[in-house]
Parts: sequence; C-alpha cells; structure tokens
Amino acid sequence: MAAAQDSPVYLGFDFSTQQLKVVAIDENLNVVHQNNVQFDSELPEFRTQGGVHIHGDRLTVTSPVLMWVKALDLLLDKAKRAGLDFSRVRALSGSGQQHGSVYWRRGASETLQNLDPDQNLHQLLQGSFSLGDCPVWMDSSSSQQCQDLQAAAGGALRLADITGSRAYERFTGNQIAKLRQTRPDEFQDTERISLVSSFAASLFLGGYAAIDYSDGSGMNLLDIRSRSWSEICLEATAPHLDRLLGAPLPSTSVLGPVSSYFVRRHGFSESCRVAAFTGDNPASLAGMRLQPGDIAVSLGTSDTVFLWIQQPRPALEGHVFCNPVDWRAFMALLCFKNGSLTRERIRNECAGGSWELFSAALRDTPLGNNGNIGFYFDSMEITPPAVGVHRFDSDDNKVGGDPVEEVRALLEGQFLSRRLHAERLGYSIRTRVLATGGASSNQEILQVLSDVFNAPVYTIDVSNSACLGSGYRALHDETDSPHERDWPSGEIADILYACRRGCRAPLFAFKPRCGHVSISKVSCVGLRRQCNP
Ligand SMILES: O=C(CO)[C@@H](O)[C@H](O)CF
Repeated sequence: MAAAQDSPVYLGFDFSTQQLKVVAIDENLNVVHQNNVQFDSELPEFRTQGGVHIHGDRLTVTSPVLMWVKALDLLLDKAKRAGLDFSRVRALSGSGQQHGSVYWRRGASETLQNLDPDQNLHQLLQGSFSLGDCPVWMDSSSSQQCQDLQAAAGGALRLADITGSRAYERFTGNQIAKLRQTRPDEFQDTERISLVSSFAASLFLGGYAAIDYSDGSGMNLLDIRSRSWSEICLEATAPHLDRLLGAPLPSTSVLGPVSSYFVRRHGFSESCRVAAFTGDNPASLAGMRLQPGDIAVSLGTSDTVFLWIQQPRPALEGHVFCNPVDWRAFMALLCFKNGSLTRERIRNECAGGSWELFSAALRDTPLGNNGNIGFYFDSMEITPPAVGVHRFDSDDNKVGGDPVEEVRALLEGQFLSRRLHAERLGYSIRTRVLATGGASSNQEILQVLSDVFNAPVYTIDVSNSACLGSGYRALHDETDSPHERDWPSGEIADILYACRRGCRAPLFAFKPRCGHVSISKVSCVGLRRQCNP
C-alpha cells in the first residue's frame, strides 16, 4: 500500500552483523520502503566473511568500523535512488548488533559536529576512530577479563545480580578491559566509547549519543535495577570509564534533531527527530510487541530466544536486560552463536547451497529424524559453552560420519537446545512462539520450530523485526522535547487471517494505533521426541 506522497514516514535502521538494513513505515505502520547493504558482497574492499574478521586465534572476532560508516553512505544513496524522499522523515531510530564497541579518537566530536555536506561520511570520518577493527559479539577472547571482573564483583552470581548476566566474553566491559590491557596507546587516544547502536545514533546526531538502558544492559557494567553504571564494575574495568561512556538514558528517549549534515546532504527535514538507538534484540522485542506468555525466537546470525518479564531473575546462564519499551520492566534473553552461518554451511554441504533443496530435505524426513540428531558448534558456542560437531544415532551412540538426513538433524538439535535452555531458566512456552530473523521466512524451518516447541509459531510480515521495531520506536517516541514516553498499551485485535496454508483460523495481531501487522500461523504437529542435548 503506497502512502500518500506527502504523508510523514519513520525510519528504522539495523546495523546487524552481516548487513545494514532500513525500513520506512507510514503513520499506519505500513512498510513503504525497505532496503539493505550486504557487507561482504557490496563492500568487498573490507574482505569480511559474514560481516566479520575471525582472527587466527579463532577467538578474536572484529568488524571494521569504517565498513559500517560506508554502508550508511551507500544505503542512503540506494534509498534515495529508489525514490524515498527523506524530507518526509518525521523521526528515525535504529538498532545495532549488541555488545560490539566503537572507539572514537580524541577530536572526533569536533569532526562529527562539523561534517562537510559535500563529502560522504566515509571520507569525513577516516581519522575519527582510535581502533579501526571493533570487537563484536562473536568474540570470545576476553576470558581472563571475565574472571577478573567476577572476582571484583564478588563472584559470577553476584555480578549477574547486579548487571543481569555473569561475565561473558562478548560483553562490552570485558572487551574494554582487554583493549586497555593489550592496546594501551589506542585506549589512551580514545575520547568516547559507543556501542554499535549509540555509534549509529551519533552519526545521525552529529555528536555523541547516549547508550540506552537496554543495550547498555549487555555490557556487564550497568546496574539493571538502578539503571546507572555500577561503580564496582567500572572500577574493575578501566579508570574514569564513566567519562568515556557518558550517562545512560532510557531507551525511549528522543536525543534531538538530525544533524545539519543530513539536512544539507540528503534533504532530511530540520525537524526530523532522532530517537535513542538500542540493541537488535531489544528492538525486535519492541517490533514484535510481545504479550505476557509469548516467547520470541530470532533466527539470524545468532539465534536468540527472548521474552518480556516484569521482574529480573538473573542466573548463571542467559541474560536479563532493561526493557526497551517499558523502563519498569525487563527482558530475558538466551543467545546461541551458531545460528544462520551453521545452517548455511549445512545447506552448502547437504543441499547444494539451495534453500529449496534444504526445505525439501525437511519435507522428506520424519519428525525425530529416525533418532538421528546433531549439535553443531562450528565456533565456540555461548549457550552452552561448547565447541565442535556432535552427532548421535537412535541409540544415542556418537557417530562420526554424516548422520542420515543431516539437515533435519541440525535443525531439531538447534531448536531442542533452544527450548531446553529456555525451560531450564523457567521460561515455559505457554502460548505461542513469535519468530523473526532471516530464517523465519522459510516455512519448513518454522514447521520444525513449531514441532519442537510444541506451540503455534507466528511470524510478522517482515523478517526483520529489529528494523521494524526501530521504526515503531521512532514513530512512538517522536515528541517536541526529548523526554521519556511510556509505550502505549497495544490493543490485541482478534482478526481472521488466512494462514499460509489456506485455512482460516482466529489469529491475533497487535494493532498499535490504527494500523496492524498481519501474522501467519504455522500449524503445530506436536513433539514426538525428547532429547537431552
Ligand atoms: O550477542 C547477542 C545477544 O546477546 C547477539 O544476538 C547479537 O546481538 C547479534 F548481533
């Protein structure tokens, strides 16, 4: 549905691991434009694989910050050429892969405030970063710093109680500690540290953007109850770290108007507002408008299982973040590093690189895969901390070669693991599973998910809820003065919607304001196999 040419639009950006995406929505929440830049194929000069560089130690994983900057230049040009009129943009927000960190060189603030509209960002910011290759969420090289932080906090459980998580290698505080110890000159030359989300917001603001509570919860530095930096954690990480981070803000904050650079170079309106950016998973939670009892499964580079909770229950596994929508609430999350990259490897090896053959293999194999299952930790897994490929036959004997039908063995292993770890944390799946992320557009993969979780699976019309959630947040948080807004209570409207299999079934859609986003249901076949990965 094309919006009227002069009606306002709202932009949601997502700086994710493999690509930069944008979704434009109108006031009725209809998607009027979406676009993306794939890092590997469209910016080959950075020579990334899956958007990252995996270093020789197989533990250190980084991404070039200038690749993200150049991707934004490219994306804005692509969107403009495709006809998106930036003067209609009333507000924008966005998300970034969580935990990654960006190190602004001394003097960068001055550069950000005085960008020359005749040049692109990539040229203007060439010398603005004290560290060119940024640690990202796939890094697992900061184990020593994790041990040091846990010792300083009084143990793993104490740290989890303060920050929502025990120490994790990918969490930003431990990465900062490692950088200070191993790259002291670069660290000394740093005047500001951003998350990927607040780095992206800074580009649009023309100045350093605050870290929001929700994404800041993924640093092992923020006290999730007081929503302020934990003194114990800051002191254990680096001296005067609060000055480098700036004060955190509510995720619903409006940070200010877009910078004059975007007005003069890209035709944005001077009144266009920038709402706080947040992490990709918190943005997905906003985009999917979870209801109590829902559980969301994001099938992306990482797979995540997350849900909206009212009270924090930190544990030694999984994470509790401040809620991005309601500052009084929280969100629980489990992260599984071996997600789409592992599915793509098995697609390449067992289905000739074709998703259609991958899906056919799932259609042609029975639930439970005749007892064959596998756990594929191509790189060091986060949940559980394990590595390697482990296949089992129907007698639970470890088998070396490819088990019969490895495609189903992979998916049932992945989804059983996700369900088991969620239930171990007390998050039982009571109503429905909301799926998002790239793989959520594959019907056969969703069917396996539905079977394993023994619950109906719903998807939303765009497989990228983080972008959509950011567009919703831009629409909702836009205000005349930067202050915190409560998210509206969404209406659950009961609508009849032909699910993809043609049957008509009463489904729920959320209907914030006057629009609605349709969702489709994948029927639940029921679980016939229990296995303890
Ligand atoms: O580490 C994660 C969450 O804790 C991942 O889902 C990243 O956010 C992916 F970008």
